Amino acid sequence: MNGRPLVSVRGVHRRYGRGATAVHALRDVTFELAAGTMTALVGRSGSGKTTLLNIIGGLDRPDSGTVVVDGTDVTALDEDGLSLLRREKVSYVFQTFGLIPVLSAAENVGAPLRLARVPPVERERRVALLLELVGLAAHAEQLPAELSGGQQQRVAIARALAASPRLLIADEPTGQLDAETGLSVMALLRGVVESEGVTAFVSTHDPTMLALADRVISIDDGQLDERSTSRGDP
Ligand SMILES: Nc1ncnc2c1ncn2[C@@H]1O[C@H](COP(=O)(O)OP(=O)(O)OP(=O)(O)O)[C@@H](O)[C@H]1O
Repeated sequence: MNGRPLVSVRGVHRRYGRGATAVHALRDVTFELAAGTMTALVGRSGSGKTTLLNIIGGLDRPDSGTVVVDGTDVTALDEDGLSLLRREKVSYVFQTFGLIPVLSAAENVGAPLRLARVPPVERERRVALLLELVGLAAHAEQLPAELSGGQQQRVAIARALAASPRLLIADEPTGQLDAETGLSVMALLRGVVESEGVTAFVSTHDPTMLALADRVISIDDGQLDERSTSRGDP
């Protein structure tokens, strides 16, 4: 792998429950993500994708192992540290978009900047740029309910990029979209990885999405699959 890894996951284990009924959602998971790349995470339902994404993004904690994101040991952070991580370094895109229904597209995109107390003029400039980037400049004033699913996901991507995160985590971002719209959303993600220099880790069920990723990691029953490959591999 070329370049410094942005994400380093070492020996991560996550168990739900105890004793005979315990589910080992992640078993000794170790890998790195190179900065500025887009990696797809594939695996059947229940294989551990969401658990892994949540642990990397600081939404959940492992039982053992470490996760370092951009030099920060996520597993050593307290709640305040995790909040700061989510505000400054890591952002999320969810399958269900997660937009605030009473806010316009522009207000949704600007929400993280408002939280970060970015002055209004600078905020408006960044929001306009991001809406342009995701092809929604003409829809800035519309509410989420007035947008198609694909457009809503584009707004969610713009919002995720607003505070210039180092890592963008997307959990099944195309899961609610038809094949064609899903592919265009994935292509957009691919584009922003390049234009914004962000690192993206994206789970998907859809094999047609994989061609857009620099690298594909498969997970099966909580373990990374031996067939994990990189575009650069022979
Ligand atoms: N809060 C929880 N309590 C108990 N078991 C859980 C919990 N969350 C997840 N699991 C179990 O952990 C395993 C991994 O779940 P996870 O949601 O990470 O899989 P996934 O690959 O994201 O699945 P999907 O593609 O269906 O979203 C599954 O067996 C699941 O049932």
